[in-house]
Amino acid sequence: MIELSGVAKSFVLHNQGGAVIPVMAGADLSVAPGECVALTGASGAGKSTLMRMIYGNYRANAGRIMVGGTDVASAEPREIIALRREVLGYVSQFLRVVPRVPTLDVVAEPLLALGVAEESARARAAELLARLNIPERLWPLSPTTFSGGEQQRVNIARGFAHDYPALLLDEPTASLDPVNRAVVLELIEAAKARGAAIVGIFHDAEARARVCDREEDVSVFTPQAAA
Ligand SMILES: Nc1ncnc2c1ncn2[C@@H]1O[C@H](COP(=O)(O)OP(=O)(O)OP(=O)(O)O)[C@@H](O)[C@H]1O
Repeated sequence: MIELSGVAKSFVLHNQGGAVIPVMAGADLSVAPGECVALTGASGAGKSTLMRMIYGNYRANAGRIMVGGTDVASAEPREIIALRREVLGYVSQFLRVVPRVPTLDVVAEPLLALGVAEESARARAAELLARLNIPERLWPLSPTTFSGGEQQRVNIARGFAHDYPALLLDEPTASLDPVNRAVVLELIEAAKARGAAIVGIFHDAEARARVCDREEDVSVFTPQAAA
């Protein structure tokens, strides 16, 4: 479902004399439906960079990044937008939303974008918010003023609203209490059981061991290691 081959990335620092920072070379990764792979490696090894390349936020300098039938490395922006709507979900660490949009709508929005009827989209959003213990009195409010943990749970509810065939998870349990952490682990397990291919960064070693089938150490893809 997610297949990377020969992926390379360098950053060019235009505001610092055009310095070139090679971060990754020859990165290969294969994630099958129903599989969860954890990206590991020391801080700065390139875990986030690899996730952002899979999502199409950073453009790879070389290689192929196949997600479903789309090569993200060479896709047009409109193809990436369609891929993100239908195939590839992303739970980032921080919630970024348009101010003043109620929480319920923030969570229902990915389903509405797919043409799901408003009533069922809102029902699914309500189910996820309840499961993630966001009090119902908060649902009509914008999540911009919510606590860090509340915002993360809204973000997770939004990321799991649609049954994406592929999912990227950036520290999904980072600022959660044990009860909500357990809910998130169950959501991940359910996504795997329905066949989602998942790539994640989990600093929570216990969570990683529970939901991930294997680990991929991205340090082996540093340009020095690949040379
Ligand atoms: N936008 C950017 N511009 C320039 N350099 C960048 C950019 N993003 C990442 N880098 C560099 O790429 C390298 C890898 O960073 P990345 O954030 O992917 O590491 P990481 O493994 O996710 O680290 P951490 O565990 O600390 O989050 C770092 O040296 C970083 O400075």
